[in-house]
Amino acid sequence: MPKAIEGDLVEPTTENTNLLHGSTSKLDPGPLSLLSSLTKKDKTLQKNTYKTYEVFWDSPEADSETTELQRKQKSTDMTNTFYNLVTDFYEYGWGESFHFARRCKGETLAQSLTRHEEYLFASANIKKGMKVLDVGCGVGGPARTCVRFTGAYVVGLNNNDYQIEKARRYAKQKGQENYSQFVKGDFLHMPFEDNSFDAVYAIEATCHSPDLISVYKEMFRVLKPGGTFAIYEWCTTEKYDEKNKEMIEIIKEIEYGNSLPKLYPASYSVDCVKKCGFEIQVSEDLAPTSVSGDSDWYQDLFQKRVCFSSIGGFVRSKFGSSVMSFFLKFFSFLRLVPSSATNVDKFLKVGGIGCAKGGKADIFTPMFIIVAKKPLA
Ligand SMILES: CC(C)=CCC[C@@H](C)[C@H]1CC[C@H]2C3=C(CC[C@]12C)[C@@]1(C)CC[C@H](O)C[C@@H]1CC3
Repeated sequence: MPKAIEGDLVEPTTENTNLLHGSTSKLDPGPLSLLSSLTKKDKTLQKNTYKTYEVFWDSPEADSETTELQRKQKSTDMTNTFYNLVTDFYEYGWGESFHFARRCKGETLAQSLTRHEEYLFASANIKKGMKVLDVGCGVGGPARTCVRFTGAYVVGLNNNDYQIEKARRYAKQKGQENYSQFVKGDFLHMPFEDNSFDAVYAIEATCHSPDLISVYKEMFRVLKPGGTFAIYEWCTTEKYDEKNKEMIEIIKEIEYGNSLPKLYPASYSVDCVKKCGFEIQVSEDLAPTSVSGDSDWYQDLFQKRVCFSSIGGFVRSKFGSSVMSFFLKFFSFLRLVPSSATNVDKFLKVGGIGCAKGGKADIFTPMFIIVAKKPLA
């Protein structure tokens, strides 16, 4: 294999992904995990992968409609490239479950994420002995909760080799190899037979699809008649005004920092589920359903107060995040980590701040729940 040349765009193939990450899919917890993992990446491939992601967002010759079209046409590669860049950051700053949750008083972030997952599994009536599909399973955090909470057998589908490898390692570490399986594949062309799952769920993953119908249709196809579909969707709310410049800017930040070809309104998402043939049972935005004392789902992003009681609390505070940015710059100056790591940190923050701004303005939700049934006939 010839060595990567600086400046080349990188196709996120299995071969390139393995070369980029080397041995870093080994689980490496702890406060220095991010820096230690970044020092072991192929630096040229990391730089080129970052450049490849940016091309989707600021091609100088293209107007915004052309780049949006490009993002939709190449959404699979764009999102695969994105997760090659951000997975280590996510694990370091958030844990094993890549999604949001409202935080009840006294809960840790990890506890709130687990509760949010369990709510979806209970709403979908997932039970022991069922065969369940997790679409866009990340490194498998929710799938492991599903196994623990319901006793079901979970198949995780993901198009990113690095995340799949990590999901398998976590499953082994937690003694779940016989209760789950992680399959590499595209959610627009799932490598499964028709009518093969009792339930299909997706947690904040189908928003990476270029259009919602294509992914919901695949979920419908692989689900058994009478089976349940359950998702948490990222959507704009009724308050979003597509002519308001400030609001448009916030939504663009969310799309750019989270690899979304396009965010759609919640009502459109419900329509698409119906169009695919499902019968809707639940459709509701869970963001405002707060019991007194709960924190909003975006409160964990860049807390002003530094919390020293846990590493995660420190890492996610504004101060902790600035400390990490400083170290990334310093290590990249010493050429110990790829210089593009500081750029990844920057675009992630744009996306994170965009999410928090969108949540505060109530124009965006990452937790629009839809539960639906595939009819028996
Ligand atoms: C991309 C999709 C569809 C879902 C992921 C949702 C969240 C898990 C991420 C959205 C913004 C992310 C940020 C971080 C962790 C994961 C998210 C909350 C960081 C806190 C990771 C550490 C970095 O230094 C800052 C990041 C800000 C954004």
